[in-house]
Amino acid sequence: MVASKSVKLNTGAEMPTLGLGTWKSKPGEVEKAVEVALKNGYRHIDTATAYANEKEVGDGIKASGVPREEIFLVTKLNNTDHKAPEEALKYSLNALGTSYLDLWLIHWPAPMTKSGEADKSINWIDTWKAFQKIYKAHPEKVKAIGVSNISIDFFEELFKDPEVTVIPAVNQVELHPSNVQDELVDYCRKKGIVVTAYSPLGSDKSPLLTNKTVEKVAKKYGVSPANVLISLQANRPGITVLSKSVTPERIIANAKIIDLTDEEIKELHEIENTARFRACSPLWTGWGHLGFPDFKNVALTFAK
Ligand SMILES: NC(=O)C1=CN([C@@H]2O[C@H](COP(=O)(O)OP(=O)(O)OC[C@H]3O[C@@H](n4cnc5c(N)ncnc54)[C@H](OP(=O)(O)O)[C@@H]3O)[C@@H](O)[C@H]2O)C=CC1
Repeated sequence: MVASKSVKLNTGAEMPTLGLGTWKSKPGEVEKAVEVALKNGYRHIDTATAYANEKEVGDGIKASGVPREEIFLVTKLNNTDHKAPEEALKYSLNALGTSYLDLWLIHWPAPMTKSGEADKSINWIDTWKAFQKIYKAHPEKVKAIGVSNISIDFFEELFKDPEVTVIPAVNQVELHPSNVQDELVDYCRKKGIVVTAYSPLGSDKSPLLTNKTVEKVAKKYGVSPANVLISLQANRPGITVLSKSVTPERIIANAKIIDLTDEEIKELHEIENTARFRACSPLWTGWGHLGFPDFKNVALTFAK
């Protein structure tokens, strides 16, 4: 059963530590995944308009019979919706079949045109200001607002703006042994921003699942490598973690969080970089092919 742990947001709300991720969970499979998760103790579900499954996530929530108010529901603004966040919110609420979100995130600080090119006519910081406005005007629709894929440089830009009055409740970023990001995690902690770890297993076909160190720790506790990798994030103070699966047995098994020793955490964090792209880390080269010449400095590039 899922550890009943939670983390307090800067809004005062409690965010359950473990959430079910739904990226690449397709309509036709995601309904069951959400239903199984909720029936087996998960109380935190993560989706995004970009995942094209908000309606089916909503169907899974209904099928579970778990009351809406017991669930922490997160969705994200699509890159192509930076100029029209109000309409995007309306779309997400309608698709999910809910009157409110527990957390609404800016998915990437990367506004795009409908044809998928970088949209240099808008800065994501303006989008954040629009988020603040909606949040203040409609607390009954949006309980908390946050960001995703935001590096320290980007936060520094954000906080320089005198019109920024709401500190993001959450920063959802990629965290796993090949992308530890201690500096970013410490920065967020100091600012009172909860970090949510995405891709804790290293995402699809991850070499981390067959890594010798991970397997050794899994054997010691009699759990799977996935349990070790999810627990690694859940063991970091103040962090929440999303793990994705559409396989019922994995969804249930992944919820077992184990307590790792400091030594094991250190050893797991020293695994060499084998996993995928490491978004938002210094190694991330960005979406240059889409017209973001230097993703790390995109906020500066877009400044008027
Ligand atoms: N804000 C952002 O930009 C991003 C957010 N996210 C969020 O974070 C969530 C988690 O990240 P994600 O990238 O999906 O990757 P994960 O690290 O959660 O890995 C998911 C993959 O691992 C497989 N898997 C799950 N459990 C096990 C297990 N016990 N043993 C072996 N394989 C397993 C899944 O397969 P199967 O489903 O077939 O069981 C799937 O292929 C996303 O779903 C999404 O909600 C992710 C990326 C970017």
